[in-house]
Amino acid sequence: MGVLDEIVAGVRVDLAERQARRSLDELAATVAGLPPTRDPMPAFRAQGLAIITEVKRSSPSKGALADIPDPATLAAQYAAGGASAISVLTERRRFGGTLDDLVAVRAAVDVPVLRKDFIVTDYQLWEARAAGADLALLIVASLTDAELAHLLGVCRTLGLTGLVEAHTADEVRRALDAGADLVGVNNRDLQTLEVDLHQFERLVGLIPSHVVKVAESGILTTADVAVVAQAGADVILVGEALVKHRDPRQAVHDFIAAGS
Ligand SMILES: O=P(O)(O)OC[C@@H](O)[C@@H](O)c1c[nH]c2ccccc12
Repeated sequence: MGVLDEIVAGVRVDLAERQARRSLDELAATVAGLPPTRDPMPAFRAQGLAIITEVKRSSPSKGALADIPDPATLAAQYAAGGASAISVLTERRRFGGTLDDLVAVRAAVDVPVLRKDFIVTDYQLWEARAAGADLALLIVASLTDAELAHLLGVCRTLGLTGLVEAHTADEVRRALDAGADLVGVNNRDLQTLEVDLHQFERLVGLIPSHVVKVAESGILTTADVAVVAQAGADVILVGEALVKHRDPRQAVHDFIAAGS
């Protein structure tokens, strides 16, 4: 069993507990009272490099990354630096996140917010929407073709933008076949946790021009930003480098400048 399978197994246990406490009907009632979601696609498609900045406390590869007592404050700094969207890790066991972090971030910023988790059921998408998410991550490696197509459909119904994540050529093909119009190439292999910044470059040519391309993971410096931007990234997704930076607002600003 690879790391991804282990994480998903833990996610399913936590999910069953939450489902026992709160029914899908209750979530649906909450969702029915919400304003529409924020659409990230215009900013992603605009001229210049866009950045999704991540609130990430720890990771399976590196352990604790940063003490983030107040995710809302960090998110406000990201937004002030020019982030087009903010990703919030909501997985508890390996990443130290919760849906409460997402609620706090959503209230603190005007930009769209991504639920970054290991989504394998409809319930998690309803939960994401109820907590205020505007986007949801779908990881191709943890889903069958039928599940991926189904969950993308649920995203559309809920007004969520699906970010469909691939790491191999076959996964990119599967993302496109499912109808994704926002595709992320994760430079990190979630089964081994190995990072290769050049994975984005290798796969980006498989993605047609009308699809928005996101380069994810392992982007640590402005030189790294330039590498993926020159390879054709419309958007970059950055966590570690920003949560560890002493001035996240400035770091976001510098990353955008390096890619434009
Ligand atoms: O911290 P980094 O290397 O900048 O990576 C951010 C983001 O890409 C990474 O957290 C990520 C990408 N895809 C994921 C799927 C699940 C959990 C985490 C991720």
